[in-house]
Amino acid sequence: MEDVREPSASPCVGSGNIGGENAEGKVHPVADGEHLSSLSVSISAEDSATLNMEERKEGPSPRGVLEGCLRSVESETASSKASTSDSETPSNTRSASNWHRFSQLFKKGSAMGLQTLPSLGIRKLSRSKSRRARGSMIPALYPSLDAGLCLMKPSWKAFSLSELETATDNFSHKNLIGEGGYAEVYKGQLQDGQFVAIKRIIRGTPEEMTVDFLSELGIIVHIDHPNTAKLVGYGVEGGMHLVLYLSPHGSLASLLYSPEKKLEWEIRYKIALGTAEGLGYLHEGGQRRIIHRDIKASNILLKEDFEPQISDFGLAKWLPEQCTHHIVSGFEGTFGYLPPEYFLHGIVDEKTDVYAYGVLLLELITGRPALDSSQKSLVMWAKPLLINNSIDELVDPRLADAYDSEQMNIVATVSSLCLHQSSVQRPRMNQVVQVLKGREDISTLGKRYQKPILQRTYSEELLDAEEYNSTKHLNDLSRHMEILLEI
Ligand SMILES: Nc1ncnc2c1ncn2[C@@H]1O[C@H](COP(=O)(O)OP(=O)(O)OP(=O)(O)O)[C@@H](O)[C@H]1O
Repeated sequence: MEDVREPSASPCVGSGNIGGENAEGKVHPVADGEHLSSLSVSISAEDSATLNMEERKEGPSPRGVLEGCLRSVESETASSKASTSDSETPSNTRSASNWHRFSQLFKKGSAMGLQTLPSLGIRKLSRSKSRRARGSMIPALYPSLDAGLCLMKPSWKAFSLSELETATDNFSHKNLIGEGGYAEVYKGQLQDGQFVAIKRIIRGTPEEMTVDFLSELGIIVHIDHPNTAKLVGYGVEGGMHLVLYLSPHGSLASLLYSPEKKLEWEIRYKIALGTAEGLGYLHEGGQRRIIHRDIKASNILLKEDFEPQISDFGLAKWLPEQCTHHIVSGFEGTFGYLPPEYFLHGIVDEKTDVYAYGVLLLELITGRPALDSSQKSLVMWAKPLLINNSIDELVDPRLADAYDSEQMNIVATVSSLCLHQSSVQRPRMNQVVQVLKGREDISTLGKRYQKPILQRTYSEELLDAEEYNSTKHLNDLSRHMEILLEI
């Protein structure tokens, strides 16, 4: 089986995250040890020892993208000096050396500027708690961070606070177009007339905000695909801001769940395909395997022509080639989109995104959210209908008969495969792309994934060892939700 990775390859073990949960049903850890240590915060000897220990066992941590990136770029830069490989483009080399210089500046800057941050005890606060302190903890940013950031990608513009205020009419409420767990997003117009979305990170402790901001930049600087969000620039005066190209239709969630709007089937299909292409690129298209870890309708933005763009890389993770998967010990991500191996063992790999994509397809088919207002899971409701092939009962009533039934069957079958309880029996995103483009038959893909699996993943072994079945998975899903949402 081509998608199965060697079970003997080692997992990358994550640090113990202490999760919190916010109003959107999203659970996040606080900043992890690796990052805190990398920021040279003034800490006790005991804390420092703990952090060093975590740093040693940690692969690229959920919040450690930046440092991981810096380390890798440093080593890539070193190896590129020794090699004359054709694959190293001049721009890659430039970007690598910029990262190196940025790393030096950032380390210097962080050592100077973050001395005043609260002690490590604060990392035990959940995001939901720190959220109550919104607005009160915007850190004073150190000038060298700004100097370092402009080295990351010279085409990114550094915006002053007054430029951002002018663009958004002083962050006027009328320009507020989105709100997430960490940030408010404002529509803005730059001096040259260009419309942008300005994401202002406002929630969390100073460390969390810095880590969110740098994590997202650390991923965005390395990706370039028509189906991933693009950055115009950033601003670090008076808070942390990402300046993104504006997606005029907002997010898929804002369109799909609006009672006034009806999203045509052709557009839904286009969104399904584009999102699959974007994910296929993240998983297999670049130098590194990138796991997004927070695929959901509100993180799929829609361009003028409804081409989808995967956004919000705050939780994204790089997975080294030699690791089968990564293990985290706290919950991160969004309820309604998390696969069973994640609930049980904290296992993160490409199939984490594949499962979330399966949920997204269900949302496109049904027009229902992953979790409804009473926290009922869409997967729990839809799985029996998928198993019985009762597609008519699944389809969004707003579509009536206005859809291509062959496409609908394909999307329903792909969703079913992606939602397989066993991660190894979920397809790879690039295989999904082939099916949605009509280049591979859905029945061939279905058969391939229903064959007995000879090579098994670590998560498969664990799930089987516990005789984990789909009923138990569904029970676990509701149990976890009940506990964490305190129902
Ligand atoms: N480039 C953009 N164009 C238009 N709207 C956007 C853009 N970026 C973000 N938004 C809107 O703002 C919302 C919140 O953005 P985003 O998901 O990046 O914030 P967040 O705080 O990281 O959220 P999360 O809780 O998912 O982590 C999105 O769902 C979307 O509606």
